[in-house]
Amino acid sequence: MKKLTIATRSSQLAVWQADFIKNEINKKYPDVTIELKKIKTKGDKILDTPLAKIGGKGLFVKEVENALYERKADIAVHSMKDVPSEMPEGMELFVTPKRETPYDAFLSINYNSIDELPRGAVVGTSSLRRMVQIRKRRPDLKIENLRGNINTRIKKLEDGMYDAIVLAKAGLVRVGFFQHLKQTLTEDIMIPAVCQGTLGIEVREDDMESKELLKFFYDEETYIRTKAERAFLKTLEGGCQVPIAGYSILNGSKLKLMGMVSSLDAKEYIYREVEDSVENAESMGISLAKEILNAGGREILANIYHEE
Ligand SMILES: NCc1[nH]cc(CCC(=O)O)c1CC(=O)O
Repeated sequence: MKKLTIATRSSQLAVWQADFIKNEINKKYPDVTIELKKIKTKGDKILDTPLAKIGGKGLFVKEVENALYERKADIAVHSMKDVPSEMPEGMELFVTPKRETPYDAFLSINYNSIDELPRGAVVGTSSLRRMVQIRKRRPDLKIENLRGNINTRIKKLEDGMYDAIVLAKAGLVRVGFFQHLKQTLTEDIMIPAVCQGTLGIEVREDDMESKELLKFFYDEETYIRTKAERAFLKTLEGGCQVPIAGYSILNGSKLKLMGMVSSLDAKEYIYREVEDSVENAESMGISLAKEILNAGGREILANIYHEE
């Protein structure tokens, strides 16, 4: 293969991610000429509306994927967190490179941790999953919507619009921005989103040449965790626009999978976990989701979809 075009969203983080994949490929195959095709998606253009309201699964993904359909690009690099659990006809999520940190990050100018925030402090976040987990831990805090790329979000913190903001740590690590980072929210404080920190490379199913080129990205641990977490999400039929968390830890041949579904006010909050052999990664995801649905998750999710 001589030339490869990578489709990506046009946000700073997405371009960083596509560049990263480009450079990794070139380290291994210096002769391949790689170009980026940057696509400004609806999710990137509408910045004043909460993500949950712009709606639709695959908000950040579909328009990038179209470039593959139209053969304007060979592969697409996505944040797995944004990729719907059902892939469209003819497309394949071929490989998930080694996962970056899955956790959320707490950024503040004056406070060192979420527990240190004074009563009634204002916290900015763009995700319902983060909102409900903050609410559950600190019902006194005021949670406000925060959108925009990393720079914009941090600027809003610096401008004093929020006492703290919470966003994906992987994004900060990738662009090398650690200012105001005060606390990493591990899963005992905030359960990450399904596949947060994981990239997914999508190809046309019949594109054997690209697949051959991408094979070396395979990382077994990321593969297993992706499988378990995505099976969980798929069974819940949730996108990233609902208060769902799912996170797995691999320990030798054992996989632990944690799941959470909550009402928006965090008054109904269901958490369950399972542990089993890695061979059962996918079935664990399915059974954990069913357990949560049957414990009241079904009604919680139905209510949230109804309110939209
Ligand atoms: N929903 C947007 C989005 N999709 C992926 C990331 C972060 C990087 C990752 O999870 O790999 C972000 C930003 C954020 O949630 O703060």
